[in-house]
Amino acid sequence: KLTSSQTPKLHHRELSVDYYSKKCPQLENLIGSITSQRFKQAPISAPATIRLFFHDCFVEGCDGSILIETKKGSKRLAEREAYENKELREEGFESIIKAKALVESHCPSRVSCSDILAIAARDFIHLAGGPYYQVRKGRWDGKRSTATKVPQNIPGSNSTVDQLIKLFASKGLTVEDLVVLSGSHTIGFAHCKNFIGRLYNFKGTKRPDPNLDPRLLKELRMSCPFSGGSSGVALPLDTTTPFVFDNGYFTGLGTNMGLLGSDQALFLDPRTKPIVLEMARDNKQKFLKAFGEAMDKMGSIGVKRGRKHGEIRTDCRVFL
Ligand code: HEM
Ligand SMILES: [Ca+2]
Ligand SMILES: [Ca+2]
Repeated sequence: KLTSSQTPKLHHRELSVDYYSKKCPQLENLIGSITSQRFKQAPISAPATIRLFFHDCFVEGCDGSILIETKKGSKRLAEREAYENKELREEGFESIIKAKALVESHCPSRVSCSDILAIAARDFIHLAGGPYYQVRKGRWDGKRSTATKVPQNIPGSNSTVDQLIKLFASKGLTVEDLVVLSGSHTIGFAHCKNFIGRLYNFKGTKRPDPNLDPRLLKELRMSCPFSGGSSGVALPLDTTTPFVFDNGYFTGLGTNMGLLGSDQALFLDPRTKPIVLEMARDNKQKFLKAFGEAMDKMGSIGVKRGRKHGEIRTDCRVFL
């Protein structure tokens, strides 16, 4: 029988809250000084960074692979260059680059970009009015970033609930996690092309989506005309409070105010509707608590540890 010290290393993937307590004790304050400054100067950094973290974790795990820039002249495109990542805002990347620079000046080569991204995302959620949860750390940065790995791992605005459930399950996330994490759409914006089909030609019917509030439809059509010219326009995912991290997104789904087809679908499917209703109920504490827990779960997808699979980058945009 093995004693605990002889037990094979089964826990090499475990993350811990106090991972940097010796390596970089002031880490969260350093990152916090950047995130709070960025939130004041450019509040759009909040949704931008939260989405960045999601797109990192779903491709190759939470390993900072999304932050890598394609080498000049190289044909091997990095994840950032994939179609699904084209609308990730510059403000998210910039927040991480700024935080990394400050962290490097105090704790050189000791803190991974993936941990910085996880902490910054939490900070922005809290700054926007969402929950403050402890971030477990100890992720190493990955050594691969390949654009062709992205499409099958990042859902689209026309994904069905079935596809969403399967994708999230493949990452170890439940149907409840799917609904709760979609609550991130309580802040931020979407470009016309991601919902224009619902406005003019829903599933080839040449009619609008019947599950879209008529008044909202009228407004959306004004901002997103049928033909072109609207590529730069982005509209709130949560029509009520696009800058506040509350449960407005879920109450909106109940009144056909969801912007993306994939969002409204969560209210139409019997597997997800009860969870939406629960999150929409009177006080938002239920959602906020569930959200912190689901983010912790998402933040541990495919975590790498050690030199064989990982590295601690000094510049988040380039491999060591
Ligand atoms: C469930 C499947 C999901 C789908 C189909 C989806 C799809 C999308 C789409 C199409 C946009 C608009 C992008 C644009 O037009 O610029 C968007 C925005 C956003 N998504 Fe998701 N998403 C999903 C889940 C998530 C999750 C799990 C998170 C975070 C944990 C997240 C965070 C965000 C944020 C914060 C924005 C706003 C970004 C900004 O304003 O810059 N999404 N999402
Ligand atoms: Ca990744
Ligand atoms: Ca909101």
